Amino acid sequence: MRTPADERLEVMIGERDIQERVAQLGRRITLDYEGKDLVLVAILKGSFVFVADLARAIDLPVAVDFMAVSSYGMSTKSSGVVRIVKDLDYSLDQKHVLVVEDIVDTGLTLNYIFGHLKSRGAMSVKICSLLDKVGRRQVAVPVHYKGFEIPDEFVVGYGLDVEERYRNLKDVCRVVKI
Ligand SMILES: O=P(O)(O)OC[C@H]1O[C@H](OP(=O)(O)OP(=O)(O)O)[C@H](O)[C@@H]1O
Ligand SMILES: Nc1nc2[nH]cnc2c(=O)[nH]1
Repeated sequence: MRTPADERLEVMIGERDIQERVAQLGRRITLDYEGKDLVLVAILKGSFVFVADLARAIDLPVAVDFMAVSSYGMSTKSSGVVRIVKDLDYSLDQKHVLVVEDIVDTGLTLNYIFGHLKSRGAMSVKICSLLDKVGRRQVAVPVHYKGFEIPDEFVVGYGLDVEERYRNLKDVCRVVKI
């Protein structure tokens, strides 16, 4: 992909590895949720690419719903207080929920979402994240289905952005300033 003159992209996880892992996750989730009413709850915006591929790798008639959250201001970002900017369209009553994220970093976002969704009548709530920066965790969250553990480096692509750019990359990449 064309980049600004002062930066280049370095592939951390290539498209083929991502697709292979997503297919494996899809097979596991298909086995685990057979006969259950499953809804994938994707957290916008970063998870839009992952959930599109994951949903098609699951051989069950899943529902897909979306939620968007934002931290309450920069100064309180580390407090883990999260505001729901876009709520789900459908009730979770009698549903099994799989939260789909692109990345878990400090864990603050998912910690809030996990607790919140558990209080909304779902039969079960589990988490699936493509990437996990384990070394950055501030609060423990159970990542039941995980694509890749990655080191503490800023990455873009496959849904992840820097200032809204690069979400459409097929690979997960580092941005290197030249
Ligand atoms: O574990 P945490 O430290 O809470 O970080 C993880 C969150 O950060 C990213 O979202 P971001 O705020 O970049 O929004 P976006 O998905 O809209 O790009 C990612 O999609 C997670 O939601
Ligand atoms: N785009 C992007 N968002 C993040 N949020 C937490 N870690 C990351 C990262 O490495 N890249």
